[in-house]
Amino acid sequence: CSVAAYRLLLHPLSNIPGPKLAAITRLYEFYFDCILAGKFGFQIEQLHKQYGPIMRIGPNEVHISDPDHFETLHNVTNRIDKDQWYYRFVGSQDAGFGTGDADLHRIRRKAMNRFFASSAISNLEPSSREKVQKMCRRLQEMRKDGRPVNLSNAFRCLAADSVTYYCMPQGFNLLDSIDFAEDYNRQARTISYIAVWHRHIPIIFPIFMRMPRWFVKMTFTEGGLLAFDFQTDLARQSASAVHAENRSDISVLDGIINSEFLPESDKTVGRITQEARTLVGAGSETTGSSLEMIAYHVLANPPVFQHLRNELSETVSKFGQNSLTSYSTLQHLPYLTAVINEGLRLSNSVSGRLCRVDHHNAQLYKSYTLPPGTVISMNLRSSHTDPSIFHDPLDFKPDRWLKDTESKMLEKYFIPFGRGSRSCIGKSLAMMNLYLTTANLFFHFVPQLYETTLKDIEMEHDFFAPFPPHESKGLRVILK
Ligand code: HEM
Repeated sequence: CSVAAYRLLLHPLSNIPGPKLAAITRLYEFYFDCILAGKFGFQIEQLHKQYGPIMRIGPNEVHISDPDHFETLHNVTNRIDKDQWYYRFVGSQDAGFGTGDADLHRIRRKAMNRFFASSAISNLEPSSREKVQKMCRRLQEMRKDGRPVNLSNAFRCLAADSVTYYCMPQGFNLLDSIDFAEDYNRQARTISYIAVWHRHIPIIFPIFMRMPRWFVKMTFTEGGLLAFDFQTDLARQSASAVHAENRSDISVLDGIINSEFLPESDKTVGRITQEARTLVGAGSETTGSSLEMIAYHVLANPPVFQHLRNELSETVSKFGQNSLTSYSTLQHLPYLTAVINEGLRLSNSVSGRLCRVDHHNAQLYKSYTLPPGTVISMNLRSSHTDPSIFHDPLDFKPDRWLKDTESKMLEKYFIPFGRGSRSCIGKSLAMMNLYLTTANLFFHFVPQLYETTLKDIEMEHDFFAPFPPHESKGLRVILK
């Protein structure tokens, strides 16, 4: 009772509006995220309508919904940390992604930077091209059968193969699996839900990983068993990379282990497994769900599909068929770019709030002073769906990116990869895959939606990444 009274009446954040229960206890968040399965983000959205742009959503956390404030908080000069409590959800607080301390993060990120610089990603273009062509070959075979094809799974296989081929000593080769790795995609959902629980009860992940496989098989769903096998494989690959006698410098993971910037204490099997887990997790679901959103809206809007196809056909007649596999050509196609931007805006592939904390200085928001140590969170969705910036924000309208002056203004608020020192390291790789895949899919195929509505791909559960309703079968099409 005294803790509750202190938090409500005497705590430095007691003047910030918000639900009283959330100010008293984290159990408020626990209820929405764990019991209701990924609903806290939706609740925050509702609460902002009642309490305004800043509100207290935890004993020591405020959430701000104000697109103009995003860059103030997330910029390269701000020496601001990630909140350790929040980011422990993936069990990877020592990976670059989950590292709290800004200075330590800088060193860990430096060990990976050279792999994700634009020049390194250009060298990766033949490999990305080869994967997109492989996916298209598989789709061509399936077209002959006339049966529905699950594009949600196909896109996630492509993204996972791309990121594991580059980051891990051995790629996953999911594009070779008969059903586009239905299993792999199911496990991503399970592991993300476990991760949300782990945030509140941080022994869940280690207990899960220490269980004997037969026990997991007996007690968990099939998705749980697949998640277990997948995590075990990541740990096995990381261990063999750390212990390898003749290590190459080809994969990102090998590069991290060889890095001169990192102390030996950062090269343990445990930490390298954490890097592997977050790189693969951050790289596959995000690119997969962005492609899914792009493809759904293009197919659900025939004039958009026609406009895109015309642009691609003109490009092929002007520069030849190879232009479809040239990233530098595709990047300059205005309509393709507009379609991809609009898909990234609506997919919000990182749906969870981004929690930051300044341990050294007070932060200001309007008339409020947030003392050092306050967790300040914001999400990407509130910028991307603000009707005063993006008119008819829930509609897929590539044309909004075609008007020069409007598009310049929109770019300021377009933040699918975050901003500042903690922004996405894999942006260039992701963009290359989005361009190559979208162009080739819509040039070579005329897919028709099959028993798929927006409900099948829209976020119903926010596990940091967005997931549709459990019963959704994903984006399915008949290929013509
Ligand atoms: C469309 C695809 C993608 C989107 C929308 C996306 C978005 C984001 C966002 C918003 C963040 C910031 C998260 C935070 O502040 O907590 C982030 C971080 C990160 N992303 Fe991505 N991402 C994508 C693809 C990728 C790919 C392909 C990789 C490659 C492996 C990757 C690796 C990472 C890593 C390692 C971080 C942590 C960066 C750090 O803290 O230094 N992402 N991403």
